[in-house]
Amino acid sequence: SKQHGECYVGGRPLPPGPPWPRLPLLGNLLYRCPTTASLVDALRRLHADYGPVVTLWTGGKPAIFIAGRDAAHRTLARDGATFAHRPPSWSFGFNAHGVNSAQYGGRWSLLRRNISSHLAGAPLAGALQYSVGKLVSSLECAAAAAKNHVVVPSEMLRHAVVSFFASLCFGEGVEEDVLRQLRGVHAEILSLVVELGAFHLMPALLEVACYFPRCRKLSNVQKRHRATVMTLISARQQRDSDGVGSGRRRCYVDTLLELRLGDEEMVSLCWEFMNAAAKITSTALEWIMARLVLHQDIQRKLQKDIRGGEVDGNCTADGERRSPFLDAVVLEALRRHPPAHYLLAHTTDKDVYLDGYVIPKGSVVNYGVADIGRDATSWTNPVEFLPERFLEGGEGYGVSVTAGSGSGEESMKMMPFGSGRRACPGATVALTVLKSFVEKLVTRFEWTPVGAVDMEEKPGLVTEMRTPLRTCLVVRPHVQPTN
Ligand code: HEM
Repeated sequence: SKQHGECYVGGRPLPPGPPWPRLPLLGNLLYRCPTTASLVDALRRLHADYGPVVTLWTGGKPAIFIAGRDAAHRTLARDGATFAHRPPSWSFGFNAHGVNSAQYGGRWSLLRRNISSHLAGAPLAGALQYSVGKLVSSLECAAAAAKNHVVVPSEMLRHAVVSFFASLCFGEGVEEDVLRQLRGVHAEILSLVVELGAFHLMPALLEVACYFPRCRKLSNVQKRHRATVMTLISARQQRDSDGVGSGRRRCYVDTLLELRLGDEEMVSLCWEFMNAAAKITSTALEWIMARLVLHQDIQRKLQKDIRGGEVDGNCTADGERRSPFLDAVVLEALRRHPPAHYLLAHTTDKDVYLDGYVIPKGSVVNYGVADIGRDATSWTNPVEFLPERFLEGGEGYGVSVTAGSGSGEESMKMMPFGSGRRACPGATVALTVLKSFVEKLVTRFEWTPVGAVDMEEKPGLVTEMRTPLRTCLVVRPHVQPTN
């Protein structure tokens, strides 16, 4: 096999990589992959040439990409503590105090336990019903007003998901105009983020050079973000001191206030909560709906399965209806279209030996989430959309979405939420949200295609649909339209 033979640590070579010239301050990654989109293509070719673990260089640092289920399991799950570190971050102020950017240690552990227990205990049903209900009404209006009922629902889907997470974060009753303001500043901040920098794949010198001309804009929009979020936090604090809040549902901000964090920390954690949750979950939702538009047979089967559950009264202990096919559709969509094609950057606190190679301490380590979910050694016809594989007896039945340290590498067949200690703390809530939204959208409307459905991807920090979904929406005859 080809090998980039010059680099050894402790007598072992680094994982193989291309013999592209490695420039002193730049490395070799940027020169072939100046954008996230080109990185995805370059990595696909490199994995085909060099195998599931490859090395590129970002500045003087190795960036190691793992696209095999076995190597992913041995690092993230079996050697979890070693791989739970994050590279030190510049962050330019907007994400300085997040859980994701926290160094593996006491503060991370405290904040992570806080978000996890908030999400585990949050009563979701009321907020879900409200957001889904509003979404259904706006879709009904849009379809009624549109020629031939043709709508592009992405914006409405996004807004509903944001409004749901806003109520989890800031409490119920965030005004529509505040929500829009918040979405506006979020979008502005995201448009100023240098994506390769966010993946820690940009040499420090270049990252500074990229951010320098954006500095003023960024600091400006951050001030507006801070002002909006602080108003929401103060309102919550005020209600507490007025005693209005007793007995009400706790929101994420309440937990941050109880931890007595500083304003900067709270603003940063709210940014992370909204940002980690809303865009990625609504992107997943759009992929699912696109698949249901594309495969009318699957949509019909799903609708029947959900209605069957209603008729049989097939419920879980907490009264939720159970539709195994709905679970299967959501899992298959996350396997085939994971909204995060890579994890956030990991690093190690020591040299790690893997298959005769070394992953040196301090390297950037990342994982090909989409490659792992589409691996032909794990899945039959991996590019096909076949929810049935997740039903009892299928090859995906029982596969965990965040394979933990106790499970075998078999269960690493997909990792849309990452795996190990840094795995997404929002996975369970995200699955609940996706299922509730899809259930309501499919029982309320018939979703049919308008021309060809373009399933091409637009790679980025979150991989969205290149062309937003267009669909003809008709209210199903057996349900009463809302007013
Ligand atoms: C479909 C929806 C979602 C997907 C696909 C997703 C995926 C991910 C992925 C891939 C990571 C990186 C894991 C790693 O670096 O190893 C992550 C981290 C994280 N996610 Fe999610 N996520 C989703 C929803 C959510 C939600 C709803 C929340 C919170 C409300 C959330 C909060 C976080 C946080 C705080 C981290 C950082 C964890 C840490 O560094 O310890 N995510 N997520």
